[in-house]
Amino acid sequence: MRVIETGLPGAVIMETDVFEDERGFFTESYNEESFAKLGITHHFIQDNHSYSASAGTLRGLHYQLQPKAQTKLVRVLTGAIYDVFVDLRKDSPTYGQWAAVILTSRNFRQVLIPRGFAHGFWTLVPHTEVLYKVDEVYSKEHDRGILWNDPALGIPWPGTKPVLSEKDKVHPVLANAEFDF
Ligand SMILES: Cc1cn([C@H]2C[C@H](O)[C@@H](COP(=O)(O)OP(=O)(O)O[C@H]3O[C@H](C)C(=O)[C@H](O)[C@H]3O)O2)c(=O)[nH]c1=O
Repeated sequence: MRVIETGLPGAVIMETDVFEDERGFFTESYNEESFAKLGITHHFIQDNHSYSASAGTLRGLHYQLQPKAQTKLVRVLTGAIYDVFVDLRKDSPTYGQWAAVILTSRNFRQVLIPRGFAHGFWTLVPHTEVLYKVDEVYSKEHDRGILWNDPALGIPWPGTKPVLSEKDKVHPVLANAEFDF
């Protein structure tokens, strides 16, 4: 298993070992002990699974306020995503910076996104399913977002007209967002 730094402290890309044979493949997508050896010792308490029918669906950029902030361990079961995470931690040397990684069902990459980050993704193919672990439960009251195409972030999304939820059309830009990390 390999860990790849993203340049944003605490956010890392994991590549798990894959065993292929004539039937297909096997990989341990999560192993508490081997992940802990790489510093991932979070106590994940919830699995999230989303399906997006269309390519060009954008979910994000979301986060939960304290004390319901979540660490996320994100992977793709089917399809492919352009995954983006933004550092909202005021005392971080990379505050306001973002990083992106392409996760697919066949590159066996996952991304660990610490508490204090906004997260979102753009689906690159139809029928994309994303599965991610979180270490804090969902709380509608603490759910917040920043605008996906905030000019101050300048995220080079794969397109300009995504499929969006009504909620994701009206988030504030980073400069006007509420967060407490
Ligand atoms: C996140 C979540 C949502 N819900 C309910 C709330 C809504 O009735 C429905 C859809 O929620 P939402 O539109 O917020 O789903 P996404 O747009 O995929 O949100 C996710 O998008 C980005 C990629 C994230 O990183 C977050 O985990 C999450 O905010 O599921 C739950 O019941 N539990 C949950 O944990």
